[in-house]
Amino acid sequence: MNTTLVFGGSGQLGQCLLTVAARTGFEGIVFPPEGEANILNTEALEILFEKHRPAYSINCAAYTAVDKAEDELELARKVNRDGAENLAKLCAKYNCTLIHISTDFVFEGNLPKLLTEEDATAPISVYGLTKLEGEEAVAANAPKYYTLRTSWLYSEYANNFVKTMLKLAVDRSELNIIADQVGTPTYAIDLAGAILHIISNDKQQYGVYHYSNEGVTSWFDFAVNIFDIAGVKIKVNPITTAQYPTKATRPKFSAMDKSKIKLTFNLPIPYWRDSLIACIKALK
Ligand SMILES: NC(=O)C1=CN([C@@H]2O[C@H](COP(=O)(O)OP(=O)(O)OC[C@H]3O[C@@H](n4cnc5c(N)ncnc54)[C@H](OP(=O)(O)O)[C@@H]3O)[C@@H](O)[C@H]2O)C=CC1
Ligand SMILES: Cc1cn([C@H]2C[C@H](O)[C@@H](COP(=O)(O)OP(=O)(O)O[C@H]3O[C@@H](C)C(=O)[C@@H](O)[C@H]3O)O2)c(=O)[nH]c1=O
Repeated sequence: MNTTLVFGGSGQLGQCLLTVAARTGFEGIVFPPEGEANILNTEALEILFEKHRPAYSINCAAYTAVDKAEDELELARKVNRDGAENLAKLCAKYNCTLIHISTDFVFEGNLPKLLTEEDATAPISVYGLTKLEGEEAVAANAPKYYTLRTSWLYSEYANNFVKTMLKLAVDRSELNIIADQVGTPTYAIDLAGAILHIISNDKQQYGVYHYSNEGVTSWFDFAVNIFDIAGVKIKVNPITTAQYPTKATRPKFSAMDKSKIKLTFNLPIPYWRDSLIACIKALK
C-alpha cells in the first residue's frame, strides 16, 4: 500500500484531508505530529521520509496571514518558498510525488477573463510573491509534482471568511463588504476530495493545475449568500476596495479556469453555492 505524508496537517486544509480520508476510507495517509514535520527542519524531514518512504507528500503547510505578511517578508518566504523547496528536494531524492498547494494571489488580477495555468503571474502582495516563489522551487526541484492553485478557501475548520462573517454577525447589525474583488470560493472539503482523487487516479501528467469551486462571485455577494443560507438577518452594504484599506493589495479578478484539472482527472467540481450550503450545514 502507498503511503501519503501530509505536512501542515493542523491547518484548515490539513483537517479537511483528515476528515475526507476518514469518510472515504482512504488508506495509508499519515499526519505526522507537528514537532516531527516542520518543513523548515530538513533533518527532521529526512527522518520522516526515511521512515515512511512515501509515494505521495501533500504540502498544506504555509504562511497564510495575507496582511501580516507585508511586514514579515522573510518569515513568509521561509515557509512558503524555502519550506516548499525542502519538500521538493526530498521528494526528488525519495521518488515521491509532491502535491503542493498554491493560490490565486499569484495573479495580478487585472484580466477580465477566467485565468488559465498558462496566464502570466504577477503577484501584488508579499504573500502572493512568496507563494509564487514556492511554486517555482517545486517545479525546479521535484520531478514529480502537482501544484494546485486554489482560491478563497473556507470550511468548518480553522479561520476563514465564512466563520468570520458568522462571528461578526453575532454583535453587529450591519457589515460593509468589498464588492469589487471578484473570484471563486472553494470549500476546503471539496479540495481535499480532489487531492485524494488525484492520488487515486494519478495520470502522471505533472505540472500546475487550477482548482476552485465552480462559478464566480464577489466577497460582498459571498457574504450575502452566507447569511441567507445560515438564516441570519443582517444588513450587508457593498463597498469598494478603496473604502476598506488593508496592508496587502488583493487581486480585483482572480477567478480561475478549471478545464485542465477536470479533463485530466475526470473530476467533477461542485458549484460554489451548493458547497457553501454543505459547509453551513456542517457548521450547524
Ligand atoms: N486559506 C485560504 O483562503 C487559501 C489558502 N491557500 C493555500 O492553501 C494551503 C492551505 O491553506 P490553509 O489550510 O487555509 O492554511 P492554514 O493557515 O489554515 O494552515 C497552514 C498550516 O501550515 C502550518 N505551518 C506553518 N509553518 C509551518 C512549518 N514551518 N512547518 C510545518 N507546518 C507549518 C500552520 O501551523 P501553525 O498554525 O502552527 O503555524 C498551519 O497548520 C496553503 O498553501 C495556502 O497558501 C490558497 C488559497 C486560499
Ligand atoms: C472581515 C471583512 C473583510 N472584507 C474583505 C477584505 C478582503 O478583501 C476580503 C477577504 O478577507 P479575508 O481577510 O477573510 O481573506 P484573505 O485573507 O484576503 O483571503 C485570501 O487568503 C489567502 C490565504 C488566499 O490564498 C486567497 O485565495 C484568499 O482566500 O473581504 C470586507 O470587505 N469586510 C469585512 O468586514
